[in-house]
Amino acid sequence: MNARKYALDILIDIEENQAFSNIAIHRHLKGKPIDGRDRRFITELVYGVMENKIYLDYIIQQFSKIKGDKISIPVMNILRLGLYQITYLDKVPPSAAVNESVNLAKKIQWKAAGFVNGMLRNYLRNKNDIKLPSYEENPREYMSLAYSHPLWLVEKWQKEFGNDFTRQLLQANNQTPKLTVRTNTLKITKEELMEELKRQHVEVSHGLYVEEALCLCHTENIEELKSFQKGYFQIQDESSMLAAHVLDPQPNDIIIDVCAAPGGKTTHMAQLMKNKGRIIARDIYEHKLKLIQNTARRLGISIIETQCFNGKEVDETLVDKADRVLVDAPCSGLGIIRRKPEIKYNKGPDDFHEISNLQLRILENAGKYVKKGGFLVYSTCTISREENIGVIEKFISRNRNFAIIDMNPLIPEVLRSSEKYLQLYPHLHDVDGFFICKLRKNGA
Ligand SMILES: C[S@@+](CC[C@H](N)C(=O)[O-])C[C@H]1O[C@@H](n2cnc3c(N)ncnc32)[C@H](O)[C@@H]1O
Repeated sequence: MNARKYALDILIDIEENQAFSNIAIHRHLKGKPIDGRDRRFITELVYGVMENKIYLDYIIQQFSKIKGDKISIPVMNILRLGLYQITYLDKVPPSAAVNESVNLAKKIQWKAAGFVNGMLRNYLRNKNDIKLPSYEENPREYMSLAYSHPLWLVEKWQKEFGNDFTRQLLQANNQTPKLTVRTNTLKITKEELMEELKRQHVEVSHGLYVEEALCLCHTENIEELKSFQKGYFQIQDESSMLAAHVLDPQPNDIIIDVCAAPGGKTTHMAQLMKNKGRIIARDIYEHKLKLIQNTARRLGISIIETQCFNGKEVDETLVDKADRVLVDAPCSGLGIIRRKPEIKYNKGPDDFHEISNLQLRILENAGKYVKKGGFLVYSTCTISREENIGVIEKFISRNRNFAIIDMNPLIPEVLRSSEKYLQLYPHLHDVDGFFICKLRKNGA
């Protein structure tokens, strides 16, 4: 099977089953005899189409004799793949993009081959005639089409952040994020890991914000590297690494991580605690607890106890027991669109009310576990106000025994501000969009 057919099957899977792109790519390619070049090409095609889908569909509308909603999902994705190659990939000659798309159509739906050929050739002849609304006159429509983000989302951000900020954010959301890893300082120093990675022909540089962070210029089969298997590092964005630093866990603490899977922050906390103390790592999904256990084993961590527990409930046995509690809440994920472009299509303007209610409920229950004088950190990988400081404000108004504390001493100087929280954005900080706020329970 050729690379484009794999990309097509993955795109159909994402659309028909609302699959996550990274998981769908992994599932379709796992164990297949595909070389590195083809794997890179397949990934580029899938992400490229997902990132630019609204723009590609706009072209299809303009050049197709058949209306978009009358075109089947497989044929629609063949057209998107062809258009993506013609529009964005210099390395693919346009004629090859058309011929390969027609071949795909012949495999999937023989009768559609003529239609695919006609539409793509029509576009090739007239592609300079594509008209977008003017940015000056109609910034929302322009940004929605040019950067392929749904109109409701552009409107939401435009209201919150203004035009220029929104435009830069949308641009950044269509770029490939860096691959960062966290040195497992329980097993190796950062300098030793850098040497080890270089010996494995991996280009490596220091992270931007966190001492133990490294950026790798090598994004494939990272988990097959010996240094990964030996537990010398964990893949993690630097924004997530900051959450554990802000919680500032100490050796011998009792920590509760109420939304812990797959365990990135739990294992980081264990590392900062020098693998001494106790971490109760909970998640609502039993199967996800295995991910935490496997990572802890690989990293040589023994202080994590996993438990399946719904954060919407209160566990009376843990009330006032924890030195520190982390709530890395389920969220809309609007900060990680670079990694999961389907998020921008799967969410809607009405989703925020329900999710922020869930976040508040989990946070309120988690607050009960904190000892007097102990700490509570709330974090999300989103940039929407109502899921972030909005949740904190409601929490404080209902839990007067908590107060936000200054986290500046715990974060690097470049990120310090007069805000009571840390909000990171991909276009400003070159990390995932991420929110962190730290609170202290009064008393003791
Ligand atoms: C943002 S992720 C956590 C990521 C994790 N802290 C890490 O660093 O790897 C949120 C997690 O919350 C879990 N979750 C969702 N609803 C929950 C609930 N009601 N109670 C507990 N966990 C929940 C999800 O299964 C998901 O694993």
